[in-house]
Amino acid sequence: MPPADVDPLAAAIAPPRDESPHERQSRVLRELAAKQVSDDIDDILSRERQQAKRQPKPVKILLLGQSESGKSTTLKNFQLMCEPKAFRTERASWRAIIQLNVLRSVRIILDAISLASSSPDQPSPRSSYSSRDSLRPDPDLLALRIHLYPLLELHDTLSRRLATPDSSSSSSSEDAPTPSSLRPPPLLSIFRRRAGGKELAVNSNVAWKTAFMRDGSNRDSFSTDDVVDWDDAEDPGVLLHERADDLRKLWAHPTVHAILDRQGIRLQESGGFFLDELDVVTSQRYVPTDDHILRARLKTLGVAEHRMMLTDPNGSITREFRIFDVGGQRSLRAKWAPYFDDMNCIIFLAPISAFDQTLEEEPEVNRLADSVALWTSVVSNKLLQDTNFILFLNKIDILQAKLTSGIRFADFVASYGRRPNDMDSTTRYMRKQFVAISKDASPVPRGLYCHLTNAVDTKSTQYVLLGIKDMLMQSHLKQSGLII
Ligand SMILES: Nc1nc2c(ncn2[C@@H]2O[C@H](COP(=O)(O)OP(=O)(O)OP(=O)(O)O)[C@@H](O)[C@H]2O)c(=O)[nH]1
Ligand SMILES: [Mg+2]
Repeated sequence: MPPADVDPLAAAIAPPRDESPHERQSRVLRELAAKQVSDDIDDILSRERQQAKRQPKPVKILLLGQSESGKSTTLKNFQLMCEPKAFRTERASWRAIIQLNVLRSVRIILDAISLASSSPDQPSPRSSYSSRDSLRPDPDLLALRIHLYPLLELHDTLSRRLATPDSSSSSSSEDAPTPSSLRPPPLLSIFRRRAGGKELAVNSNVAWKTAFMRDGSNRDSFSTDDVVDWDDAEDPGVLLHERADDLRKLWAHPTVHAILDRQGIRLQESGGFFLDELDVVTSQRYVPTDDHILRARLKTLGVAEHRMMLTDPNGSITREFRIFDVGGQRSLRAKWAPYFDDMNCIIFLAPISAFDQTLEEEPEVNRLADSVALWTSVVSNKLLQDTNFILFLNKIDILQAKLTSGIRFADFVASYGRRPNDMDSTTRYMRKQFVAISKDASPVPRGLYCHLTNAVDTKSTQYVLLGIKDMLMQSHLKQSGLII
């Protein structure tokens, strides 16, 4: 034990007692050099702090809504509108996701066939097929199933290729992410294979995109030829092209549609549905169009922050926009709150076509009821009382298709009563409900912009987004005192 009056720290850093003059000189030189490095670092940090103070604050937009509401699709529209070149350099990566989407549809169909051949016919309540019809697969269909089995393996291989090495063991993809102010832009990408061949998810929209770029390719290249390795024998496109005929036969087979219908599976209304375009997506040198990229489905797990520089309507002032895209699944919603602070705008997406569907994560919860509950909790949040709210009643194209096919809105929303089962009346009803909740539940009175959207229709969505961008830019410039 040192005596009480001896400072242990001073003793630890004191020069050695038996130091020679030569040793002393080199120690002093070393200390001077270390101090110089430390002073330089302080200088850099101080200059960076000053610069950050001078730069205008970025405009921050948070995309909220349940899973599959269209948040990531809205972000893609922003990118396509504001950074079309950068968006298009990612075609090669989206090509892989679309192939994965096709393979997932095949898996769902083959699983449904297996179920139909093994279990007694159990019609779903929505099935239009009579329960007396037997839907056991015929020998042709069973042969097709065997032929297509290699595609299931390809599905797994492709998923693994997209995954980072720790994806199977780590739980980090579902850990709470840190707000952007405390961390660098996202780099980590983790895909997850859900139990039972369920959907894959990614926790960043950045790093996974490099997984399918050719080694050494020019990332800024506009041409997909530069980033896809067409000679790669393991490219998923090779097997997909080889089995294209079987895929077409499978999707054209009437028993397949009857089986899916009987089991209540409606692939056409799900995200990432490409089976009606098999000729294109299985072609030898398939390159996705913008439309395909918007329709590709990849579930978000964490929070992806996307930064872009945008100019005001006169083209004279540029501001940084930061758009935050979160995972909408129930288990991920607790992680939204750290992002509520300091947001300029929230775009809330409610997929109103989902009135007859339930949540994947909680099959007893109606999806429209979940959107309404989520909207209520977001608009009543005190942290968000000064934030601009924009509501997208999304997926109106699917709503239209459902109503036209005879699905009755009132069968799922009893309060709708005897109103007409058409677009105009149902959308007006839902808009009224959402606006009323905002009025009643907001801690302070606020304006609300509400749009009926189809996020996979680039033209109409970008028109709406352009208006939002200009509105936010104006109010930001006013706040900064740059315009009055
Ligand atoms: N037909 C149609 N499809 C849409 C629309 N909006 C989004 N989709 C599709 O629905 C799927 C789900 O959309 P996402 O944008 O991935 O949903 P998300 O809200 O990001 O979902 P999570 O990441 O799970 O929270 C995608 O395949 C989209 O292409 C729409 O208005 N109409
Ligand atoms: Mg998403």
